[in-house]
Order: sequence, then structure tokens, then C-alpha cells
Amino acid sequence: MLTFPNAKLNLGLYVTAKRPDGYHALETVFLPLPWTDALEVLPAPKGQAGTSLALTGRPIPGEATTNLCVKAYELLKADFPALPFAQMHLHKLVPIGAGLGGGSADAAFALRALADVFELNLSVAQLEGYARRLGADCAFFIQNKPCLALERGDVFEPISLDLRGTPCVVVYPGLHISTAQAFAGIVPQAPSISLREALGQPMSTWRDTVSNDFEASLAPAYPVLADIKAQLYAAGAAYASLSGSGSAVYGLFPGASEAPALAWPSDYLVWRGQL
Ligand SMILES: C[C@@](CO)(OP(=O)(O)O)[C@H](O)COP(=O)(O)OP(=O)(O)OC[C@H]1O[C@@H](n2ccc(N)nc2=O)[C@H](O)[C@@H]1O
Ligand SMILES: Nc1ncnc2c1ncn2[C@@H]1O[C@H](COP(=O)(O)OP(=O)(O)O)[C@@H](O)[C@H]1O
Repeated sequence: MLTFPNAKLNLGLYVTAKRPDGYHALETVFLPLPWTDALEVLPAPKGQAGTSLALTGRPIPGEATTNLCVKAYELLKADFPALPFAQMHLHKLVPIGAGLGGGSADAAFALRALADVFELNLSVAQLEGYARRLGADCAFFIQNKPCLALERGDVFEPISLDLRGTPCVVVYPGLHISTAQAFAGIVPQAPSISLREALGQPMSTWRDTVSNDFEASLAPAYPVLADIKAQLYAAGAAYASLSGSGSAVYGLFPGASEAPALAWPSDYLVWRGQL
């Protein structure tokens, strides 16, 4: 089975409280972003004594055994001891540690594909339960549709927001920012206007009402993030923001026929397309 794990964008992100488990409570909207990896999951060929993961594309830090696709397999194997060995191939294209959730998407798509290939008959709730154990934002990728996310970013409420077809530019300047470190720089606080209410207004108002708490805390150490955002606004973005804990920054261009091609330094990774 061949799947295409897509990235995500955070539209608004508020860190509202520190939880007793050490994690933080969030208020954010997740949007699927069609910047994808490719992941193939097959039953292992006869004679293969274990589950394998072949990796191509962008190098992923760490041993293949720590890859979230392998962890997804092991999580299922613990509950389904008869699970046959799998042969997986991940072609990595989404930048790693960019606030785009690429690793989490691979994990969630691996869970779904393994459940399909080996006919485990898992419900959406069961798949989300497994995904939550692999990472806070993994569970979003099981249903993979725009939603308001609360608690650790793994409890979802529907939201009526249709941005499909909106031209979008995502710019990754290559800074790897640790998610744990980024959270450590924030003093939790509820937003003055709830995200649901702010996003219910026209996109032209979002610049003043919808923000990502990580932007202010990362700004002193990483001034390039504000520079990219300013360039996206100068190019006509109706809304621009950091995604997640960075360092990818995106701009939305709802009035344009296509996303503008801007000149960025050659070592930046850039995605242009429609949501
Ligand atoms: C910040 C967000 C926003 O969407 O996105 P990214 O920037 O990573 O894409 C996510 O909450 C990231 O989710 P994810 O990357 O799955 O986090 P995990 O691997 O579970 O956790 C990494 C570390 O981040 C911190 N963490 C994560 C989520 C959360 N709600 N509170 C936290 O405090 C914890 O210190 C944890 O040890
Ligand atoms: N399949 C995978 N793709 C990307 N990163 C992975 C994968 N498996 C494990 N990781 C680890 O997850 C971390 C990055 O996660 P990722 O989802 O790309 O970033 P972010 O949380 O910023 O959105 C890295 O430390 C990387 O080593």
C-alpha cells in the first residue's frame, strides 16, 4: 500500500496552561498541508526475519530503529503479537523539525497503513489512541482534516473553516528549533479572543487577532523568522505566521490566482501551492 503522509500548518497557536504531566495545554487549529512524503507498507517477503524500513530522500537524524514508522509498527505488535513482519519504504521530502509535523504524519500514516494491510479492523478512535502514544500532534493525522485542537494538541473539535484551494507559500529557513526548548520559553496564558471566534471573522482581520505564541518567544534569538513573515506580507499575504514551534513560516494569498514565486536564499526549502 502506497500512501502520501502530508504536513500540517498551525493556524493560531496559544499555549494556555502547563499541565500536571509536564506537557502544555494548547489552543490551535491544524490544517492539512499537501507537502508530502511517500510511504509504502507491504507484508514482508517470505524469508525476511523482521520488519524493515528503507529510507530515501532527506536524511532523518537518528537510527532507523528510532524512526516513528518503526515505532508505529512496534506499538501495534505489542497489542497484536501475531502481526506479520512488514516491509516499509519512506521517501522523506517534508523538512524535519520544521513545525510541519512531518514525522508525526509518517507515524499516523504508518499506523493506518499497517492496520489496513494486516486487516486489524481498528476504529478511528483506536487509531487516534495509538497515535497519541507516538507524539502529541500525531493523532491529528488520523482524520487529517481542519480542526480545533485542545489539551496536548490531541483532543479535537470540529471547526467550520474551508481554506481549500487557497494559494500558500511555506518557507523553511533551515533552523532546527527543539520543540521542548521552544515550549520552555513560554509563559502560558489564555488568548484574549478565542481562536474559534477570531477565525470566524474575515481573513483580513486575522493579522491583528490570530497569533502563534512561539513567535514572540523565538523572535530575539531568530530574527530571520520576522523577516520572512514581513516579506510574505509585503508580497500580498492576507495572513502569515510561524507554524508550530518553527522554523517554517507560511503565508496565505486568498486573492491571488497562484502563490507568488519570491526570491529566497538558495539554502531555504520552499513549498508553493494550494491548500
Ligand atoms: C508544537 C507543536 C504544535 O502543533 O508542533 P511542532 O512544532 O512540533 O510541529 C506540537 O504541539 C508538538 O507536538 P509533537 O512534536 O508531536 O510533540 P511531542 O513529540 O509529543 O513532544 C515533544 C516535547 O514538546 C513538549 N510539548 C509538546 C506538546 C505539548 N502539547 N506540550 C509540550 O510541552 C514536551 O516537552 C515534549 O517533550
Ligand atoms: N519519519 C520521521 N520523519 C521525520 N522525523 C522523524 C521521523 N521519525 C522520527 N523522527 C524524529 O522526529 C523529530 C522531528 O519531527 P517532525 O515531525 O519532523 O518535526 P516537528 O515536530 O517540528 O513538526 C526529529 O527529531 C526526528 O529525528
